[in-house]
Amino acid sequence: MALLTKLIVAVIGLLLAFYFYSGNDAFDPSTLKGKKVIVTGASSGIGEQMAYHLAKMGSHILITARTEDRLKKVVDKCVELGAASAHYIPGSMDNMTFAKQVVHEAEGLFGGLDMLILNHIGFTYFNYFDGNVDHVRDLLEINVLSYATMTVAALPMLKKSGGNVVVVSSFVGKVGAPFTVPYSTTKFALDGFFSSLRMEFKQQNTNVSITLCVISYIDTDSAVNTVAGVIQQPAAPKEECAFEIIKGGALRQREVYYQYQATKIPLLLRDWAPEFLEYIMLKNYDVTKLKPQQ
Ligand SMILES: NC(=O)C1=CN([C@@H]2O[C@H](COP(=O)(O)OP(=O)(O)OC[C@H]3O[C@@H](n4cnc5c(N)ncnc54)[C@H](OP(=O)(O)O)[C@@H]3O)[C@@H](O)[C@H]2O)C=CC1
Ligand SMILES: CC(C)CCC[C@@H](C)[C@H]1CC[C@H]2[C@@H]3C(=O)C=C4C[C@@H](O)CC[C@]4(C)[C@H]3CC[C@]12C
Repeated sequence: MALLTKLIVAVIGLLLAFYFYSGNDAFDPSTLKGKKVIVTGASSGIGEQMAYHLAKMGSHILITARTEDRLKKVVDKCVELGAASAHYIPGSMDNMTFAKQVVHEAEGLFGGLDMLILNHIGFTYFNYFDGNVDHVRDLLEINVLSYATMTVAALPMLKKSGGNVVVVSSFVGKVGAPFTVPYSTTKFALDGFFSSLRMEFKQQNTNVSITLCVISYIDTDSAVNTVAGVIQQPAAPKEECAFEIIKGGALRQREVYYQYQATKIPLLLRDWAPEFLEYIMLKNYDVTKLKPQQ
């Protein structure tokens, strides 16, 4: 009996070790050398940091966002850092014609595509839901439909290269949270679209990986300015976050959790102790610090 207990403990230990550590150290950044990559929302924040990492790894990069002068600065820095080539195309992702155009631009510039990193988000407020459903619809266009549009347009190239789609989502794309009603709606929608598509790819032996990134609070200017004071949890570094997203995509992981302890661990409670998770999350909010809606 004692032997059986020891055996069970050993097997559980091995399973846990495999679960937590498998694939973690297998990432070789040089595998990104010469790869053709699109990064959306790369004029600032996590997207900008992803462009710099890819540049250091020697990739061909096409970045996009609305603000041309910022994109130009990011491209210049990418060239300095060692990108195989770096280009930008300015435009807004509320326009699906533009979303397709970005993919066609990559085809023209690179003659193919290895990785599509979908990262941009439209502006939203951080406050009680104001009842404006039109804003939810507009945000769905930018945060979800443009992602779907770009994926569909890029699929022929990604099938050829056996490439990766990387979707930047959020902790609030897995669990609801106060002051994020329109935003959280769009991130949940990404999970439905891309997790279903991933399974269809498996059924059809389509060699394109889909990585959904579940991200906690990150120290980008826009996030810190928006939630400063209200969220008690410290913000994690955008540079490391950007690296972990690229790594997860390159390793063809189904999901990336960053920071692990602020996403995967609380998510263990989601289905089994949802009220306890809500209690922990609400404790993390200081509503007295809420800024008036902009
Ligand atoms: N920061 C955080 O705490 C967290 C962030 N995330 C996710 O990480 C990703 C990046 O976030 P973060 O770096 O903080 O965001 P930023 O606000 O720093 O960057 C957003 C990017 O999207 C671009 N953008 C905004 N509106 C549009 C538009 N209409 N069309 C095209 N591009 C647009 C912006 O450039 P421009 O204005 O020039 O168009 C910018 O390049 C997002 O998907 C976000 O949901 C997830 C969890 C937490
Ligand atoms: C276990 C819990 C304590 C975790 C709670 C974490 C919550 C509060 C964290 C996790 C993800 C975070 C949001 C996010 O994903 C992206 C954005 C967009 C940005 O432009 C403005 C800020 C915003 C809304 C973040 C706000 C704070 C959120 C909800």
